[in-house]
Amino acid sequence: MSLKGLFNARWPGVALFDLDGTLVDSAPDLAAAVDRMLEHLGRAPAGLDQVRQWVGNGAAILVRRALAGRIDWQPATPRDDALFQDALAIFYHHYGQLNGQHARVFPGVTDCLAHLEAHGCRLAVVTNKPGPFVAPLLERVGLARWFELSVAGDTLPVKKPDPAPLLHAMTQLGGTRGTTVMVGDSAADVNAAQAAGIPCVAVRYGYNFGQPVDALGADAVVDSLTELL
Ligand SMILES: O=C(O)COP(=O)(O)O
Ligand SMILES: [Mg+2]
Repeated sequence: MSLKGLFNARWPGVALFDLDGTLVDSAPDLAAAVDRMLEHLGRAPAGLDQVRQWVGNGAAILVRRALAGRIDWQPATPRDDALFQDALAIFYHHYGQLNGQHARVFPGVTDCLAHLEAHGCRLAVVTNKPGPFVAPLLERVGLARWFELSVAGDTLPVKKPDPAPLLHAMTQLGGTRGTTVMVGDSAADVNAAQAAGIPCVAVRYGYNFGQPVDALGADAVVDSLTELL
């Protein structure tokens, strides 16, 4: 489907935005928090390039990946699980302090949000980031004013790629499958949108890892959200 096909007469509608890697470059703060956690546990830091590839499935999986030093972590033994619980608490502590410090809104985001709002589109964030970090980040980077609703990684019992968070946000904002679009950066976003039965735009500049963004199956792929205008 072309971008024109997505953004046609069905608007104004509802637009659902992924947060990390789509609206905000939050990886520097996430990486700093991961590295402080690893340091606390007496381990070598992972660094920004590595951590950027581990973001997208929520904080718990980020910590699992950091402990394993790889993206495809294996199910834990009980001993690993005790370490994981400690590590997660340490990560939460540090990320609570660092969240938003070096995070930046990606180019084109604000223009896109302003344009959609001006056309009567209702906007929500649908993220796998844990709830306590979402509002502070949106406030700190100046994006809070655009969004009527945030659905976080722990708002519902399931997170993306489950379609439920998208459908929840869509329903809350009075959208339908024919008038709602998801905008994200990773397989979790595209797969959730497909399972929800709503079209998805993917951005190339985010944190997707593994297959190329163009191969995820999104309805449109863009280099900047200004391409949606
Ligand atoms: O917390 C994460 O892993 C990513 O969050 P996102 O869904 O906003 O990309
Ligand atoms: Mg993302």
